[in-house]
Amino acid sequence: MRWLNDPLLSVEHLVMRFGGLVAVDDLSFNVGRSDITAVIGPNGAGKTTVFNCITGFYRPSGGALTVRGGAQTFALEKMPGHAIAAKAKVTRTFQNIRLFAGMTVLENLLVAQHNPLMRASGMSFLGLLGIAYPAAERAAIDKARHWLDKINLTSRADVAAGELAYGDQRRLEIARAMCADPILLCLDEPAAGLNPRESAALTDLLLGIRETTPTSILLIEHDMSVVMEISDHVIVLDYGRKIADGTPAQVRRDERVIAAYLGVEDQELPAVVAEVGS
Ligand SMILES: Nc1ncnc2c1ncn2[C@@H]1O[C@H](COP(=O)(O)OP(=O)(O)OP(=O)(O)O)[C@@H](O)[C@H]1O
Repeated sequence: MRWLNDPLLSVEHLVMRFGGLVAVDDLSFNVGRSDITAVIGPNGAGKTTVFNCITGFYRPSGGALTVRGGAQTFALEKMPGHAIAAKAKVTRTFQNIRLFAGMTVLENLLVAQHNPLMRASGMSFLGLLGIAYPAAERAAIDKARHWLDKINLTSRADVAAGELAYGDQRRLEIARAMCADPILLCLDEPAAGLNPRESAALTDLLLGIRETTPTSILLIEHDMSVVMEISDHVIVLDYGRKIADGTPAQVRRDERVIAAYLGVEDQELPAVVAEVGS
């Protein structure tokens, strides 16, 4: 269990308050290096708020968020969002698609590599002489083509991103995030709105990222078939608190999880658990 033996991210006693509302309440969990970790829970459980704290969109009211990169450790709760992406290498996608709809598919993947290109062009001596830039540009195009191939969109490289089918746009967003070489990729409901064929393409892509790259994946997902198929580790939230944490098989059998999802009263639980387990 890598989340215990080799944690990439440790969330410790995270609290997020909005006025009098406690959206995340003393939450602790680990994300294992190279794992696919899912955060699940009923509507309003606090999943997106946790993501917003990890990726710097919210400053937590309390607690610690520690990422252990190679030789470096980052305290995300103290870092601005842009540094979390650029320095700690934690990137994300959103519930609603945020591609540059008017740019081509390829351009969307090149913009994601803006930082290395900028460094190579204006911010170094070789770049000023025009020596480093072409090499950096070639490397950026190679990387974009690599991810285009992974998402089966090579033939659509020059099409405007907004013209792609919904499922293709979802996978392009993930490819764009991967072009920044994240150590942790946070995906907010990547399977939402996908048909079964698109959903299968998504799970292939995510399993491929786990197998062929060092990137760990943390996802929020309502589609339980996707969660159970691809996750190494599942964390279940309800009312801002963790109610279960384990392998998919462990959480599937957990009485508190069943109760939270079905909205069952305590006294009805044994009967429901017997029914679900049968
Ligand atoms: N910016 C905000 N200001 C005030 N309350 C908020 C804010 N963001 C979230 N909340 C509240 O915090 C709680 C948790 O919301 P959150 O969106 O994190 O849940 P969720 O588990 O992601 O839900 P869903 O599955 O519906 O997306 C909810 O009660 C929500 O209304």
